[in-house]
Amino acid sequence: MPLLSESARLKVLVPEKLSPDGLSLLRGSVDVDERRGLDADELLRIIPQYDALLIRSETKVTAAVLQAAKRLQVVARAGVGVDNVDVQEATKLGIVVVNSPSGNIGAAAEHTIALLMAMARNIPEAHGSLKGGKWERSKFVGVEVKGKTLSVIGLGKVGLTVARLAKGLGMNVNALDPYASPAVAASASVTLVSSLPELLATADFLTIHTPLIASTKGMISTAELAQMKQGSRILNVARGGTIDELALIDALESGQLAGAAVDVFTSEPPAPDSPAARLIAHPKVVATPHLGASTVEAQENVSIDVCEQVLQILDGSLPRSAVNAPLILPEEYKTLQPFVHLVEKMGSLYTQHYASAAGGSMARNTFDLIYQGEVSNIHNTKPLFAALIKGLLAPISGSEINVNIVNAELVARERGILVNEQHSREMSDYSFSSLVTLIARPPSRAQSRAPDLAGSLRATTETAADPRSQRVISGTCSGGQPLINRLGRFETSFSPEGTLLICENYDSPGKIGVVGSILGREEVNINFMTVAPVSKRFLDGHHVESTDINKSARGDSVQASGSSKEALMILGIDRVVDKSVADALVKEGGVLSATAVSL
Ligand SMILES: NC(=O)C1=CN([C@@H]2O[C@H](COP(=O)(O)OP(=O)(O)OC[C@H]3O[C@@H](n4cnc5c(N)ncnc54)[C@H](O)[C@@H]3O)[C@@H](O)[C@H]2O)C=CC1
Ligand SMILES: O=C(O)C(=O)COP(=O)(O)O
Repeated sequence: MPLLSESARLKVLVPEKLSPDGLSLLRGSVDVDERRGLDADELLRIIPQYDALLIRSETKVTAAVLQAAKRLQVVARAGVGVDNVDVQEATKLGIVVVNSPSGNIGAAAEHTIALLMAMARNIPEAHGSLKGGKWERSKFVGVEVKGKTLSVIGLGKVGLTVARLAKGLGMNVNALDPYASPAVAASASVTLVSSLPELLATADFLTIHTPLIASTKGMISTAELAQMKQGSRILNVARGGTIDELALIDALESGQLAGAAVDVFTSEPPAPDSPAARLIAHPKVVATPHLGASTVEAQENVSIDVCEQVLQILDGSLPRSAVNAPLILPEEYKTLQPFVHLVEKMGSLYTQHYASAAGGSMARNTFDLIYQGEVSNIHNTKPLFAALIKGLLAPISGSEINVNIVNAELVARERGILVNEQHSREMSDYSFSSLVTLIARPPSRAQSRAPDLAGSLRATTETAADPRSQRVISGTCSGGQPLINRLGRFETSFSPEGTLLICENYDSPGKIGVVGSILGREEVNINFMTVAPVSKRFLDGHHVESTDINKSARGDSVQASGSSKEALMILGIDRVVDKSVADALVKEGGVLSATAVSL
């Protein structure tokens, strides 16, 4: 119901500097309070009066702020990163969070190039020396960038723009990004590499353009810096915390790195004596105070973008860039919601178990999404498609991922993800009333085949030639809750919730005990465990066979073909673990592979 026409004027709080171009759009219909320099306590005290909050990177929108807000409908971030907003709490409270995903891309990319050149030619130091009355020429001999290699981590919107600009400077550009589209990379003449060591070894300059999320926090530390060429240089215009600041200082001190250019820090503004403050003071560092988005043009763009969205939300319509927008309309909610939840979990499981674990393999960005049984009667599958894209991308994009029914197709296209949706009323003789199957295929075959169910079954049969390479996940909803019943060639039954360790192993006596004792040593509690055997019918390429599924649901063993005693051990654990725990299970526990996934 439109709210802007109601008699009481709605109130918008703006605690940071926002361009007036957007704010003037708001002033016609709502009261705008610009209150710069509010401290955390003042924000908590006054937030109950406001219907919308407009911020940039300085305001910390914590759970406490959101809970104190009595009538807040929207938090609008005039920029990209929403790591200063507790998006999960906002979602819980039904507060929409919007951002401006493209308004400042050009500004951030140009700032990166400005820092690259400033660092290569010692411009800040030379400028300071000359202004100080000196004429020092030999002290400030620089290096050229032409012909050098720029290595980019995160080939998203900013990373790709930086890459294109660097090509214009005559640089060779390599990039690492598990979800970059190979076609988009090729169109920008960027070479995609598949591992971080490969990227680091080739870099004369390394630049980071990822969000700050669990997988990117501290991704460049002592070990990674040691893999770079001696005398190489590094840039960070993304987020403080992706590079370990103390490790960076050490690498500059030892001469391993010749320089660093940094716009973003772990504490902003840097606390005195903090690692960020020490980094800024280092003579080999060119530093700017988070200026990546600070151009007149970018600030106009992002301000207009988010103010328009605030008006849309206050008027009861769907915003174009909601970070946490509802995926479904209320009338469709009951039927669709359990499957939306299931498909999002399947996408997230795919990325964490298959794509990320394989070092970010980009080989499979083409998916069949097959609806069988009752779920095949759903005609509006847009929410399911959007849920899949969101699930696939969220583990690598963090909470700022913006996928909803409005933009899912665009996001998928930008990332080069192809999805063939197929409906089949036939369930063979499965005992579930609905089944959703996700099959990832290498792009070449997908592109040459028509997207029909028969095609997808053929794909399963074809990949069955090498069952180890099958990337198939099937799931259903039982009592409204998602349940995964197939992972690759393994037949299973587990709820995709919480943190799971998925270990592939030879089913031999004592294995569970060894794994249990390694986890005990790491102070990880096991909440539940299930063993999933290889299913003969998956090896044979047959999709369904009711007797086997019944057996599996009862927990009986389904005998693997031939002599294979491989099985999947799925452990539900009580906390998020880092990669070292999965590595220890392989090295010390003798399991064939282990991945930790958070669902
Ligand atoms: N300094 C500043 O003022 C500004 C900073 N930014 C920051 O720049 C960053 C990038 O922004 P956009 O390009 O707009 O985001 P984006 O979402 O378009 O791109 C991020 C890319 O990082 C990739 N990625 C995620 N995890 C990865 C990993 N572990 N390894 C390799 N790649 C990974 C994703 O696949 C994606 O392609 C964000 O953190 C944003 O907040 C953006 C604008 C201004
Ligand atoms: O858009 C982003 O992610 C930025 O980092 C820009 O931050 P700012 O709006 O300049 O505080």
